[in-house]
Amino acid sequence: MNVFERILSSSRIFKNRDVLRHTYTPDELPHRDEQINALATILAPALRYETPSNVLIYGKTGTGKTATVKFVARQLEEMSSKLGVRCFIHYINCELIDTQYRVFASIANALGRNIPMTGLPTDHVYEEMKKALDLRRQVVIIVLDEIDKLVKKGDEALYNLTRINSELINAKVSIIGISNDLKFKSFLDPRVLSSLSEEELVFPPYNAEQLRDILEQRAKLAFHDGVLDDDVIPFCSALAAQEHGDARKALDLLRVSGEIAEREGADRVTKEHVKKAVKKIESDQIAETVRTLPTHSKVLLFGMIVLTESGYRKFTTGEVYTVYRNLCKKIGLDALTQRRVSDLISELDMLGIINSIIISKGRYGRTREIRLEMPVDDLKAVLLEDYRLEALSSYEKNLKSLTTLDTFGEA
Ligand SMILES: Nc1ncnc2c1ncn2[C@@H]1O[C@H](COP(=O)(O)OP(=O)(O)OP(=O)(O)O)[C@@H](O)[C@H]1O
Repeated sequence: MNVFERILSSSRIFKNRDVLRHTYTPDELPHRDEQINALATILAPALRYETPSNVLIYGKTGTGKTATVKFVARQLEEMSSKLGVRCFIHYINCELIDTQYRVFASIANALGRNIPMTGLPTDHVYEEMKKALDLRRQVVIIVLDEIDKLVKKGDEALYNLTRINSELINAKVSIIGISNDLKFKSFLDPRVLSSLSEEELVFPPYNAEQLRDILEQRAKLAFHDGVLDDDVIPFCSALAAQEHGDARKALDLLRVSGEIAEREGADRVTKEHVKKAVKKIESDQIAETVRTLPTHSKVLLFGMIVLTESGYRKFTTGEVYTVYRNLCKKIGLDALTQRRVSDLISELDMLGIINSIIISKGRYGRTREIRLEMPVDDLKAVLLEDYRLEALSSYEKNLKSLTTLDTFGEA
């Protein structure tokens, strides 16, 4: 038997894991009927070659905004082809396509042009997009997901898109903006805002029962029959409901629980697997935060690893500072002052990467007691991904010498 065939056929847990991924759009969206109907009513004029109103959609993460828009878009395209009406929906994720140039190029390319993603004058790309749009009688709906990311660089793109209908003869354009950040409205020119928000839809968070229905529906497709213990779905739903009713979080929990069960060679997914999944997801999130820290904070954390591996379960700012200074020397970095380092330690605490408490030492003043919140090996692996810290990996064996602290008395 082919080795991959064996691996692929060996999952006793998953029937189809992809169903639990974010990219999957389910055939039904429980508890979103109201939003689906509202959006469909707004977009329906497209089927008569009329311009649908622009819509802004808000709601916290994982409340089904993207899934609902994609669901309605699919149905609209189905209906338009049945009716022989040209209706085209173009989806743009503004986290990736975050400039006016790239938005225009993406629209033009979706309509058959071949515009490079950089290099031309923006005016030219705008003209190309306009020509591509106006080539035929059609309604084009542009979905700008995470629209706040686009606005960060100015509202010119939105200004131009919301005015484009006055320059078109054949085509009609309307815009759906999606965001989980309400603040972005304040960055918009009032004319752009009023044009974009002709309609507004709000997506409320899901409660535990609603999340349960969502998970049940997906679990049927994702898992083999009977492999989930009865309390697994209610537990995942309750946990995700506590955290602002996020369906993505609930689905992630379910998927990671299944993956852990599979890795352990278990036949069933249990509540214990969900508890492990909670820990794994948390530690993955912290790892992601660590990756984006400034170099000095990373060196500081490496210093804390050195101390932990040398047998310290907790340490003071002074102790961390000494090791940090030694490490900076090793990698050719100018060390920051102890005061600045103290600020960085507070930041790491706020991010949940370390835990620090201020304790009073009586007449010796106060000091901080610091400990790492993340498993040392995981943290070290993430830190050593940074090429600037690479040199430290070869010092690993020699770590103890770095903790020969001249300021150890300072507590
Ligand atoms: N009512 C629902 N029924 C089934 N699945 C759902 C439902 N709502 C959300 N989901 C699923 O939850 C995940 C997150 O949903 P979605 O991406 O639509 O959230 P969002 O509100 O757009 O979040 P974000 O603002 O973070 O992009 C997706 O996998 C989606 O399929």
